[in-house]
Amino acid sequence: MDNVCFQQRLRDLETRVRKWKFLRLGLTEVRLRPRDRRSTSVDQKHKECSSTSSSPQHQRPNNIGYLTSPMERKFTPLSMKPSPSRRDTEKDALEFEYMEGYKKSGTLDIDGVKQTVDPNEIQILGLLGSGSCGVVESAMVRKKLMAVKTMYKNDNKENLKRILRDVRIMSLCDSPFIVRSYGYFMFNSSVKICMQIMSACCEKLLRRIYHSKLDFFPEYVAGHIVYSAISALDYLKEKHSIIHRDIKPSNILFDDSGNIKLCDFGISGFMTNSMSHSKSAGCPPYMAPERLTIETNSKYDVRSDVWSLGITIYQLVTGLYPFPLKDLEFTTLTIIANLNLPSPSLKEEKTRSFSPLFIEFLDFCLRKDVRERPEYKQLMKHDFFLEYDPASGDAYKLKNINGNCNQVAEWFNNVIKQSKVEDELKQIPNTPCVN
Ligand SMILES: Nc1ncnc2c1ncn2[C@@H]1O[C@H](COP(=O)(O)OP(=O)(O)OP(=O)(O)O)[C@@H](O)[C@H]1O
Repeated sequence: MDNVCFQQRLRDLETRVRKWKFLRLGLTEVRLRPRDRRSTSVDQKHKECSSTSSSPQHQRPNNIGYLTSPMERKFTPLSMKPSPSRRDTEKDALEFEYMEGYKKSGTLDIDGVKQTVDPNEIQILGLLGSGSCGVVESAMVRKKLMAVKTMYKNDNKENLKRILRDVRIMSLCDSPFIVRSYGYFMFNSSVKICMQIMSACCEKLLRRIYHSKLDFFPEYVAGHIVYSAISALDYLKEKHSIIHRDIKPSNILFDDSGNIKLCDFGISGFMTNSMSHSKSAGCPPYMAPERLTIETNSKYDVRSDVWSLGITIYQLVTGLYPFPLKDLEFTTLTIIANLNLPSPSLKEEKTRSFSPLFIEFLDFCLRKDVRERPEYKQLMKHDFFLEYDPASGDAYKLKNINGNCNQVAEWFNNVIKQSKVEDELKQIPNTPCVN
């Protein structure tokens, strides 16, 4: 790439980072003041359920979660901006979809039994986490323990899109590697998705590990994460033409039995001809180089999620986000986007040793040039993946014979036992800040 072209791309990138900041702050302000929301034209099917509303301490202060939260990106050149009437039509369509959603509101499928549930039956037990769009709480509903994600609706079209996508995609999915949805409740100004409860996300585990000075994620746990995440992503692509677009440690969850599942489809997209065309969404520190460059960001494929998974895995096994974050995020994104700078590699890791297969696998995922980065089907043929694939291989069978099949559960429960829950809220140096 010649210097002039690269300089131009840097300037584009800088402009976009500024817009991210601006839009992020705008969105946060709206979200943090749910009572200020303007009323909508949607008829209220259910009254907002006071016993299930989140308390003020569940609202996130607006100076955190900045770098890892999905941010809206709209860079349509002025001449291509849709006319106001077209924008309104799109908003109307979203409002219509929201109203249509009311029809299934309150119908939960709990252990194979469809039942109509009143929102007052949701008994909130405690906070599990919070994201840029709402909070996730543990709750008891008809004697079933579940996670309930509450997202607040406001006048912002992107916010509405995000809520509808999360509801729609969660209802569509039926995979052992994706958190299951039991159903949802729609209100005038919020939505509650009831889902399978998990024990902890990778982000929280990493924080507990770091502050208790335990060893970071072992290679075999990373192998199981890779197997589960790629199986989930391949399922989304093949069965529903969906690209996740927000792979990061907080969206990969563990349960006590060692199952690993993906969650959070708020910024996922539907693909046409295997390409995503949306300009919105993403979490900058985990975004692939091609998504950070102006000429390719509006057209990319699932290999962008392969990069995000690679960065996530690198972070889990080393305890470090692989790019410097102490500086402004603009510098970080510039380093990621510059194809002339090397990708992170476990080859350089001095403190822990990893198998050559694992190092090679991660190097494939972290190829900066998207044309050289493999798709899921190629990764699924790699020996590192096959080692963790129960359908594939001798290596996996051998592990089972040796009684190691529940190694992940054992590791997970040991981490929980040896670390403190309060550490889940403490930061780790040079790691993107989440919720
Ligand atoms: N089904 C679940 N069971 C247990 N905990 C969950 C579940 N779903 C989400 N969580 C927890 O809640 C946190 C917030 O989830 P959510 O999907 O709202 O946001 P996020 O991905 O962390 O952030 P953002 O929405 O900004 O990307 C997760 O990081 C996780 O720790």
